[in-house]
Amino acid sequence: MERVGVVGFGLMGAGIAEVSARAGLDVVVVDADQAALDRGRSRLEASLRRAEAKGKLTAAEGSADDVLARIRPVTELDALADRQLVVEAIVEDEAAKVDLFRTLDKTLTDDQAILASNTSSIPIMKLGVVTQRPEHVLGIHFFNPVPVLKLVELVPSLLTAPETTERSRAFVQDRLGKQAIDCQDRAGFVVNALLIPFILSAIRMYESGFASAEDIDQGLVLGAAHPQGPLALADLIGLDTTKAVAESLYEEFKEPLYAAPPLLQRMVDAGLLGRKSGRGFYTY
Ligand SMILES: CC(=O)CC(=O)SCCNC(=O)CCNC(=O)[C@H](O)C(C)(C)COP(=O)(O)OP(=O)(O)OC[C@H]1O[C@@H](n2cnc3c(N)ncnc32)[C@H](O)[C@@H]1OP(=O)(O)O
Ligand SMILES: NC(=O)C1=CN([C@@H]2O[C@H](COP(=O)(O)OP(=O)(O)OC[C@H]3O[C@@H](n4cnc5c(N)ncnc54)[C@H](O)[C@@H]3O)[C@@H](O)[C@H]2O)C=CC1
Repeated sequence: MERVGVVGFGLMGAGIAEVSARAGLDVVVVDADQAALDRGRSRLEASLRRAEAKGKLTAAEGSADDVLARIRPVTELDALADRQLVVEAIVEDEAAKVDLFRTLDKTLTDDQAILASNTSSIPIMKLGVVTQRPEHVLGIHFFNPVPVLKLVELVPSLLTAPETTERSRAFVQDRLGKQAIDCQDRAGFVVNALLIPFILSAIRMYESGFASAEDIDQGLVLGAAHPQGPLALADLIGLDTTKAVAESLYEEFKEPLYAAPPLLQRMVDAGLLGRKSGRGFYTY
């Protein structure tokens, strides 16, 4: 695996492009327009400059400029034609992902190329079946912030070839230095099926006036050794993404614990999306 592609240059796409380029891979990143590419590039560059200033870039990775030189941001999906692996990281919207998978399937010229989704919650089968290569489609789910968190969930669908999963495992573990866990193809996989109801419970607690956002978060940081509290974490993930993940989980399992609380819905309607919009449960 030497030539990879990433579609979506948002929070996650920038992180996936960064760790791939730091591993020496040739990376093409696609987003819908130039403004999104510029935002993605600024985020990625800030992360790399910070790593460089802290002396965290290894000799093999090279300087921040060396890493940036391995990344080509473009707006045209055609630039992905020669990729051996493409990781889709666009918005958590099933219809948008289905459309994109249909197109990517026709764009990739290598019929062995792997088409992966970084989806947080959408069943992989829904994406595999719209392609002519469901055996080469799977979930490769990274965690935010990608340069920091070690985990990747590997999610084969019922139609994914075992060889696709093993090539993907080699990519994330041997090339990127991540640790993979294996998940069945059901909404939310392992981590989000557990984490999202926890975050939703914290939002309900706050919504009911039971405690302040600060006290809820401090409770979990100081009392349960979480690196940050659930409301700060929702702001980090993005409230739009948190809501979309809750909706996929609810659609799959119909359990009230996955239902997005009204406050979360209103905040998303209001454009209060967390860190990425400057305001969520906190102001940034
Ligand atoms: C929704 C999904 O589908 C799945 C998901 O991803 S769910 C979300 C999962 N993520 C989490 O649970 C994150 C939990 N939070 C954390 O791990 C930490 O609070 C945090 C890493 C975000 C910030 O940590 P912190 O100690 O408060 O801040 P800070 O000191 O700035 O950062 C710690 C380290 O991470 C690095 N870091 C923080 N944010 C970073 C970013 N966006 N990019 C790159 N590096 C980053 C810092 O450079 C720092 O590195 P050093 O220790 O080498 O100096
Ligand atoms: N935010 C998080 O903590 C995590 C998110 N994820 C998943 O990763 C994916 C991306 O999430 P984020 O990066 O947070 O979202 P984001 O909102 O930061 O970025 C999404 C990007 O996709 C672009 N985009 C949208 N439609 C597109 C299309 N059709 N073609 C090309 N680009 C398009 C947007 O312009 C934007 O730059 C989602 O599926 C999400 O569920 C996975 C792990 C963690």
